[in-house]
Amino acid sequence: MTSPAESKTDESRAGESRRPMIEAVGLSKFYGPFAAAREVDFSVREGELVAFLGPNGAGKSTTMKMLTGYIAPSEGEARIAGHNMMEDRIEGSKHLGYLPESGPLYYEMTPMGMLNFFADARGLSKTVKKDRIDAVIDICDLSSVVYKPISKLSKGFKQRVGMSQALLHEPDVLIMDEPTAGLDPNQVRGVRKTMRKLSETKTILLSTHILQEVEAMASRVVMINEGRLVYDGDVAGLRQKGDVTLDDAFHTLTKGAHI
Ligand SMILES: Nc1ncnc2c1ncn2[C@@H]1O[C@H](COP(=O)(O)OP(=O)(O)OP(=O)(O)O)[C@@H](O)[C@H]1O
Repeated sequence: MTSPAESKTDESRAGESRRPMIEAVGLSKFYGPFAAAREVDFSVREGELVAFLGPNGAGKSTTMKMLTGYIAPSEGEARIAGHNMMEDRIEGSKHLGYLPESGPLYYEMTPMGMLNFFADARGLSKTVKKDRIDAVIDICDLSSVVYKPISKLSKGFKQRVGMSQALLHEPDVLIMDEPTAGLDPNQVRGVRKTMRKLSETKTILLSTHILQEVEAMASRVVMINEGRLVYDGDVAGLRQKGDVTLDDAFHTLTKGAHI
């Protein structure tokens, strides 16, 4: 594994003074004898957009579910904005917007109906609710579809509706599990545009196995393979001796797993 120290740039060293907003501290998850994640350690500092890479089945979703407090780690600790997500989940969740792999969408509702529903569930007051719904519709470019049933929307719009829901309470940390999976190139462009806008003000961990996504969006990469961390550093440092492209680097670090 390339040591994080070897791949650090001046920029990443300067970033070390910012506080960690997402922390995986020795996170493991066992299903019987099988380890879906094993002693995963990394952190994402305020303002960073970090890509979480790995082949299918590497343990990305499992790690993200532990980070968000959705499942309990077998070992280790997950912290959001300094809050332990097992002991202090409510406080941590105030800072966190989570877009799971298959977002929580209510297909018979319209985006407007769903946003109202989630705003009420979160206890937003009437005025705050209107302001926040207007804001997320704007950020996620949903104005043309707010009154259409979610079931009738394209995949790209569905994904942006999922994002809008995750942004409703104005979280400063976003964890997104493969937000562009299964989208066509135009839809990918739309979702990336939204994410770029979000990255100006938020700390983001974004899982993907699309390497162009990493080059297009991220300042740093955390990579896992078979549940273990295999790389933590900047995009340039990902390429090891002999690797010409990011595809080569991915193949080297994951030993061509699941290919
Ligand atoms: N509830 C579970 N019980 C048993 N095994 C599980 C469970 N959840 C996940 N796994 C296994 O853990 C491993 C990691 O799965 P995970 O979904 O975290 O991978 P991933 O990197 O997100 O993959 P993908 O890119 O395909 O979404 C896989 O082998 C998966 O089958």
